[in-house]
Amino acid sequence: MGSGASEFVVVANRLPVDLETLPDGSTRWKRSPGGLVTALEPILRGKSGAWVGWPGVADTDLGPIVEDGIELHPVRLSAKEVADYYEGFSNATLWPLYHDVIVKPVYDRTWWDAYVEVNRRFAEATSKAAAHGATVWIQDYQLQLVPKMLRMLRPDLTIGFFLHIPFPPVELFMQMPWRTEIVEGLLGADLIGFHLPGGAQNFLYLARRLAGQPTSRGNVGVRSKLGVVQVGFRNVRVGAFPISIDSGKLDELARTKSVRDRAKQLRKELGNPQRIMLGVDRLDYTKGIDVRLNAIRELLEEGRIDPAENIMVQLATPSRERVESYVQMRGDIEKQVGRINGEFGQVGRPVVHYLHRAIPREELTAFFVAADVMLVTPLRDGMNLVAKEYVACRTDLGGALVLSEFTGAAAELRQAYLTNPHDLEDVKDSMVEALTQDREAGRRRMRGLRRQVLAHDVDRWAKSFLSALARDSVAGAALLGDEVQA
Ligand SMILES: O=P(O)(O)OC[C@H]1O[C@H](O[C@H]2O[C@H](CO)[C@@H](O)[C@H](O)[C@H]2O)[C@H](O)[C@@H](O)[C@@H]1O
Ligand SMILES: Cc1cn([C@@H]2O[C@H](COP(=O)(O)OP(=O)(O)O)[C@@H](O)[C@H]2O)c(=O)[nH]c1=O
Repeated sequence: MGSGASEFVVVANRLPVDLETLPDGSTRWKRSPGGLVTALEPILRGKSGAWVGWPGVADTDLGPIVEDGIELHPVRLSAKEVADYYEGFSNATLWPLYHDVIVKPVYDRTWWDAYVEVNRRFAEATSKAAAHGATVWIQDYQLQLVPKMLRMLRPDLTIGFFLHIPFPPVELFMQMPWRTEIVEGLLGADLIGFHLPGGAQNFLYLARRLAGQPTSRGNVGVRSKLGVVQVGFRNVRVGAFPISIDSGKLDELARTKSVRDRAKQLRKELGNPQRIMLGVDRLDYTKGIDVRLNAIRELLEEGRIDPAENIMVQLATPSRERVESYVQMRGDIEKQVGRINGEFGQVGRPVVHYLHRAIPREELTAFFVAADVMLVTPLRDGMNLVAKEYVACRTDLGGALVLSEFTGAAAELRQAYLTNPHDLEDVKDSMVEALTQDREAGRRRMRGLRRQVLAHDVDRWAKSFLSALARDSVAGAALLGDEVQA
């Protein structure tokens, strides 16, 4: 297989933009949903590299194109592959399994076959895009077989892999019928990154147990003390690199007059309530949107919050709309919203304002600036960039963050109102605490949160991963002083 021209290649299921067909039949590119794109787009633009990914629609043949300064290499998926590889194996098998089986994973052999086939196509497309000796950074659970496949095609490449979702506990991962293939697929990389040390440690255990490879035994640190798996003559390193956002840029945007004016206007449009609570999520069952709605309904029923003074805005981007569990969840959430408004709203004054569409960046920033309490209540979430974005936007030190302990972000944002989303009383108490916080105490919390988010931005995330990847694997392991044991 011949090599391409790019010295740095990002490989992800989706391109940073989706191809959209308009009613008149013309097409345009629009930003893809989710935090992976939010995080990686600024990094790649700064490095003038290439991005290999799916353009978001089936059966589309496109050659390489340059969009907004990034060279895009679209990978074609047929409608059947979208159903079997993306909606099926990626989002009805791996996604629920890796998110603590909140819904039951489906194990289907034809989906697995499609996953293998599509991973092979991504490996081939990457091989064509990457220059000799290039660095390739593969992203996420949809592409766990690509590291091994790509190494076989192109042993000259330096290969990194980053998992954006939680890596599950061993007992859950062992359910997976193709567990050994997945672990061996990942071991094709030189460096495997997770958000948290726990994920890295789960992986090390599985590399010993399933792939039979000797590994280091010491604890993995955050951006330090990498673990090592010995695969023949290669050392595969394993580490924790918590992802972040372009916090400086968001801080700047939140300070602009247009955003501040829009925040004031939003408040007015919402009827100038005393307190605005905000939820911002892809419409996903992992995000605990139902949890916060249940909490609000019970607080209203118990008279602990006044519907005339406290309102909630829930912004929900459509997501994976043909996967059965998502269809069902959307119905449940919309029923909950209707029930709360039916029981506690007034004509022209709903308690919950619900938008089911993607909100553009600047408008979203105005919502963050306007919101008194940000509700982030996932049952499980790899990181949750929204929590960090809210903090970056609170340049006035105002606002309060209610944050689930089951997000990756909770490991860093310790001054948030941390809550257990499985304990409804705890969620309700945290919400009331946040709604009624003393102004000075709130400012102290927000100052601490902002210090963390502004110092640990997405640039630092990418640099820490890529500089660990650049270190020679044998020398790197020795430098880190981590012993390799069978
Ligand atoms: O591509 P989709 O199926 O529409 O899904 C969107 C993305 O969702 C997931 O995002 C994760 O990555 C974030 C950044 O690391 C992280 O903060 C969040 O906790 C994760 O859920 C998914 O992992 C991506 O692959 C999708 O593109
Ligand atoms: C609802 C909504 C969100 N965004 C942006 O999307 C990402 C979401 O990232 P996060 O890590 O929190 O979670 P997932 O990756 O989706 O699992 C964040 O950057 C939001 O600002 C958006 O741009 N527009 C929206 O309507």
